[in-house]
Amino acid sequence: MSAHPAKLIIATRESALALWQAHHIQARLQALYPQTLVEILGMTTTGDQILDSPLSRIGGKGLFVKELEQALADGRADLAVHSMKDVPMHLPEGFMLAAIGEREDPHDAFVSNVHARLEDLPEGSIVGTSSLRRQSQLQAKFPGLKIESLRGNLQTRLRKLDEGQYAAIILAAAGLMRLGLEGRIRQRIPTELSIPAVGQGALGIEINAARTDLLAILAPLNHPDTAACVEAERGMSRALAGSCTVPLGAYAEKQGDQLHMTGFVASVHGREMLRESLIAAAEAPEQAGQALAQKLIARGADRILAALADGAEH
Ligand SMILES: NCc1[nH]cc(CCC(=O)O)c1CC(=O)O
Repeated sequence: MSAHPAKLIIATRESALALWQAHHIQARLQALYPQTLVEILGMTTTGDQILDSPLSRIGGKGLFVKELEQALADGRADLAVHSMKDVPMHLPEGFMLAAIGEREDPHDAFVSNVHARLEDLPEGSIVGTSSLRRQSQLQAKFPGLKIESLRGNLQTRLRKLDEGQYAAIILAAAGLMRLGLEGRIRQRIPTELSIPAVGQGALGIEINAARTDLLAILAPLNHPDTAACVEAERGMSRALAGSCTVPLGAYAEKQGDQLHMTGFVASVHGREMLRESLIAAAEAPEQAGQALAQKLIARGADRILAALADGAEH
């Protein structure tokens, strides 16, 4: 049992979802270390301020974590809580993930005030999402749907749906559940129709890599099975140089001592869609992810990624 620290400060973004996640980790730490003062430091990030351009155009996920990392670097905070989905594939030098928490619902959620299932949308329906991953998978399966951009925090996106701008929108089930909005979920979209984002549904705790004193303190928050799955998914994404500017997804589940993984890479409009699966030893998750990437590359993933880099389909 590690010594109780006198105080732990959690840096977080100030969206309702981020605050929920920070308070969740605060409560877990408080239960583990009743003598410790666990505080929240709320921060606004560049990503929160730029709400009108698709994420893929404004430089990606790093925008949501940079200010939090600054607070870790200069000692204003001890840990930062992130949705693993928003954590870049390569952390900047000097930072590390100390724990990955147990995964909640990893699925994408279909949200609509009219229709019960994605499959029920009539041709020509407008679906809101700004995720290239969601867009490419929707277009590949349902080429008659019209995809339109949808940004903002969860409440903003739901408001835009309720105002009637979209027939349906796609959100992460986990985010809705955390905010008590599970009732808005009409359908948990099966992974056959939408493979989730790498890390979707799991929380990660980032620290300053120099703070090795925190590792034992945070270790009880780590969920090894989730960590293996998320590391495998990130391994695939890294091997494909993935970021949120690339339509790709991966999902791993642990069964016994094996990982069952599925991943895809697509062109933006889903005209090309490569999907592969594998079963690999859970003790080497990063390698499992790399092996899945190799299967995709063998079928031409590199060519799709190179075309994306050229902006061929933008
Ligand atoms: N991109 C924002 C974001 N980051 C994490 C979640 C959901 C929670 C999670 O996946 O852990 C969401 C909202 C969404 O995609 O609907």
